[in-house]
Amino acid sequence: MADKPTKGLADVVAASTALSDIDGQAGLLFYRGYDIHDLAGRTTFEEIAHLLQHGALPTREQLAAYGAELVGGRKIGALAEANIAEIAEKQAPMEALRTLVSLAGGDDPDKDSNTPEANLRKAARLTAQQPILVARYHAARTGATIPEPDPELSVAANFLLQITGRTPGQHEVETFDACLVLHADHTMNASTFAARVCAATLSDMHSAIVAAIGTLKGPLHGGANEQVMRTLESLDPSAVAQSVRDRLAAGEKIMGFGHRVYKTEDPRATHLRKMSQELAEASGDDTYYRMSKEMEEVVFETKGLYPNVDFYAATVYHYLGIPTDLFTPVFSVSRMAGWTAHVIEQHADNRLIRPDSEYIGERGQKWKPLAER
Ligand SMILES: CC(=O)SCCNC(=O)CCNC(=O)[C@H](O)C(C)(C)COP(=O)(O)OP(=O)(O)OC[C@H]1O[C@@H](n2cnc3c(N)ncnc32)[C@H](O)[C@@H]1OP(=O)(O)O
Ligand SMILES: O=C([O-])CC(=O)C(=O)O
Repeated sequence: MADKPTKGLADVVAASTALSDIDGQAGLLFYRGYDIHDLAGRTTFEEIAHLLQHGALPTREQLAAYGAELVGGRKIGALAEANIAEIAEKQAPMEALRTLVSLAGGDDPDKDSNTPEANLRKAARLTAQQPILVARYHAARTGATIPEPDPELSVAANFLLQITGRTPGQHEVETFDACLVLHADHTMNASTFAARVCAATLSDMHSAIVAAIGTLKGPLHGGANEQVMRTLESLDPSAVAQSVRDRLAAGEKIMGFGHRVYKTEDPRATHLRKMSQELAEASGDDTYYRMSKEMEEVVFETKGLYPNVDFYAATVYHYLGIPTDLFTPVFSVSRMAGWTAHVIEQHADNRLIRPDSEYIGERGQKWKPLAER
């Protein structure tokens, strides 16, 4: 008979990875051995995607080559192109992204190959295409004409330009780039696990990424950043503390708080809080930042819970002019770097992921013909 399952697989080690590491007690996060505090604000998203997918921070030459590969990979394939307008009409952003990435798989020249070389090329194309797909989806649903991707611009700058329709300031680009760096990988989170389970059947990278996007969408995972903003919008700024206390007393979860692994402050939240404060002050209206601080105090005082990555990311994206329902797609734009690297890692040393289950149903049932049931 099987052992009792650990609910939610808490503390179960499900894979070996050289990509990222967390110290949940100390509140530390490392990408391939580099402390996130050393990377955030100092390295670009492109450098981090290279670090995760290729195994090392790039040299100047490697970065130029990888950057050119990303720019070349931005072109949307015919299948996605032909369907984007109808998808934008009928599907919410994360559903649309799931569908569009699936269609991009059909367009990918390496779709029938899982070799390490093909996987690296697909990883770069997925990393390059996803932000364009989000921007094109947003343009299609709003009827806006968006600027063509600018080959001179980074992933962060080009995304802000295409989403907001205006040239972003230097500080905005640096802030958003740091957000992408902070979200790029996070050990065996639910969406990465989903990607690895799929990849471990020797399925292809696009299929694994579609599984990951569907998993990131849920409000207990990446979908929480959108819900944080919805909560802020629903609160009376003069009654934040009482409303949060009431919600907690009623047994509600406050989105953006708590974490399976961190038992102290999520190191990413430390950076995002500061970014939120800076952008709030620059915007001339810091209401949502002040409300967030008040929520943070009340949730800690009442439940002892810390904000996770999604909490201050919400106001950062808001102040950057990103529509609320695109917050989770933005998470996906960044996490693509990690997911693709995990698929590469899984394929490099693969074994089918197939855990056991504990049977809790009936036994000894006697079959009866339909007429007698
Ligand atoms: C990128 C990311 O995915 S970060 C996480 C994003 N998700 C959220 O912000 C959603 C809100 N948070 C949560 O639901 C949880 O904290 C999770 C999903 C992140 C972690 O879940 P778990 O490790 O399974 O913890 P679990 O949900 O069992 O919570 C443990 C206890 O803390 C409480 N708790 C946890 N998070 C919260 C919260 N945000 N608000 C209120 N109470 C909470 C639970 O109700 C539970 O209380 P109980 O023991 O009295 O029943
Ligand atoms: O690790 C987790 O469970 C969730 C998380 O913070 C992430 O995916 O960034």
